[in-house]
Formats: sequence, C-alpha cells, structure tokens
Amino acid sequence: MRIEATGLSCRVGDTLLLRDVGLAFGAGEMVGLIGPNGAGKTTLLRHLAGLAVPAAGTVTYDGQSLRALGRAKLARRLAYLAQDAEAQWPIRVDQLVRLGRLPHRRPLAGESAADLAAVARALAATDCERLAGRRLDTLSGGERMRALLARALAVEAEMLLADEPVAALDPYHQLHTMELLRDVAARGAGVVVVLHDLTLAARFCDRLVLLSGGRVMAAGAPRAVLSDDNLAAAYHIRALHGEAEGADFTLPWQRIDPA
Ligand SMILES: Nc1ncnc2c1ncn2[C@@H]1O[C@H](COP(=O)(O)OP(=O)(O)OP(=O)(O)O)[C@@H](O)[C@H]1O
Repeated sequence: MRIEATGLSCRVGDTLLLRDVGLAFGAGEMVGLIGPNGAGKTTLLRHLAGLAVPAAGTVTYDGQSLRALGRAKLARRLAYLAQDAEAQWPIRVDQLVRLGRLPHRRPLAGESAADLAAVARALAATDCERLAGRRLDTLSGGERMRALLARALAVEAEMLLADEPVAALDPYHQLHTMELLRDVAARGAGVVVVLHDLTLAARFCDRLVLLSGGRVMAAGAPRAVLSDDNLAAAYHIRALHGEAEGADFTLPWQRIDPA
C-alpha cells in the first residue's frame, strides 16, 4: 500500500504542529521518522494512521481517502503501534495479541486457523512466547513494548506504523526489533518507524525523514539526511560518522550550544 500525505497541516489553537507536509511511503521499504522532541513525529504518524483529522491537506491510501476506503478495510491493511499505548488493563499477553486479528474476523465468528497461526508467528517473532500467559500490567516496560509490537504484527498488515518501538528495549531486543521490522519490509509491507536512536536509524532504514518544528527538514538516504548541517540545525548536536562491516554508522557525540 502506498500512503501519500499532501499539504498536510495540523493545528491546535494557534499552534501549527504540522506545516505543509508532503511525503509518500510505499510497499517494501522501511522509512525512519526522526526529529527532536516535539517535532511532530507522533502527530504525523497519527494522521497517516487516519486517527487525526488534518487542518489542511490530505492523506490517501493507494489514492483513496479514508472515507472512500472505510475504517474497517484500513484496519486490515494498516497496523499502528502507539508510543504510549495504554497498558494498565489486566489482559493476558496472548489475548492482547489476538486482538490484532479482530479486523480480519467477521462479527461473532471464532478465530480461524489462520488467525491462530498469525498470533503464534507474532509471539515468536517478538520473543514473547514465554510471556504469553502473563498479564500485560505485570510486564516490564520493554516486555510490554514487545507484547504491543506483537499485537501490531499479528495484523499482518500491508503497512506498519510504529512509534518508538525500541525506546524501552535493551540492546539485544533493539537490534532484534530492527531486524524484525526489516523482515516485515523484506516480505513486501511498508514500515514507517519513529526513532530517536540515530545509530539504529542510519543502519537499518532505507530512507529517513527528518522533522523539525512540524516541517520536513530533510528526506532521503540516511547518509544525506544525517549530514552535519542537518544534525546541527535540528538537534544541536555533532555526530561521528563511520563505516563498519560495509555499513554506515552515525554516533551522536557532542551537544552544540544553541546560542
Ligand atoms: N493537543 C495538543 N495541544 C497542544 N499541543 C500539542 C497537542 N498535541 C501535541 N502537541 C504539541 O505538538 C508538538 C508535537 O508533538 P508530537 O507528539 O507529535 O512530537 P514528537 O515529535 O512525537 O515528540 P517526542 O519525540 O517527544 O515524542 C509538541 O510540542 C506537543 O507538545
């Protein structure tokens, strides 16, 4: 599925949270959405997921508006992992992940073998099998994030929008999750992932979009987007750049005094 945002603006009161954003996200690619705190990443992702109504501009899904496509169809085709997903319910992890199959089920119909297989795949892929019988509100922050990612993966959607899925994870599970998202893209789905870790963004994403102050400051190949000028302007930092094992890496190194 191709998601296209055109002239997208979002306003709260007098404040513009997104300003004239034009972007497209396609099948089979993994795009990292980066930018400093408050840049508008979550706001943009929510608009792409059809969860917010823009003040101006449009979001289309293979050329169709949400109204034309319908929420039920979008729920089968697009999975969204929220940044601060509510996790206080006393729901078991396996039950949570099974909720990911709801968009595929007919009203009152039971789970099919395909639903159960998708749930098993999502639990295994996120290293959550041993957590399946645990209650969500008893998990650690990182375990909870993996369980919520499993729910999103269980949708087996054409497009996955994930808001900071690695922020709470230990290094092993950060790498594991990034590899997992790459696998999702390799199997033909589109992935848009919000990241603060520029090292992971540079290494794993096909493309990066750098937001700052609600605008797209840069978009394209990671190396070009993570230029010294862009990092200084958007984050007020200097980074070290290098190459290891045939891949580029970027390591945030020093603050630059904004004055
Ligand atoms: N309902 C609202 N009322 C006022 N301001 C809002 C509202 N929702 C979001 N904002 C502001 O809009 C800006 C963008 O928020 P958003 O959550 O999209 O940023 P972000 O790039 O995802 O940030 P972070 O990296 O901190 O998660 C922030 O300054 C936030 O305070």
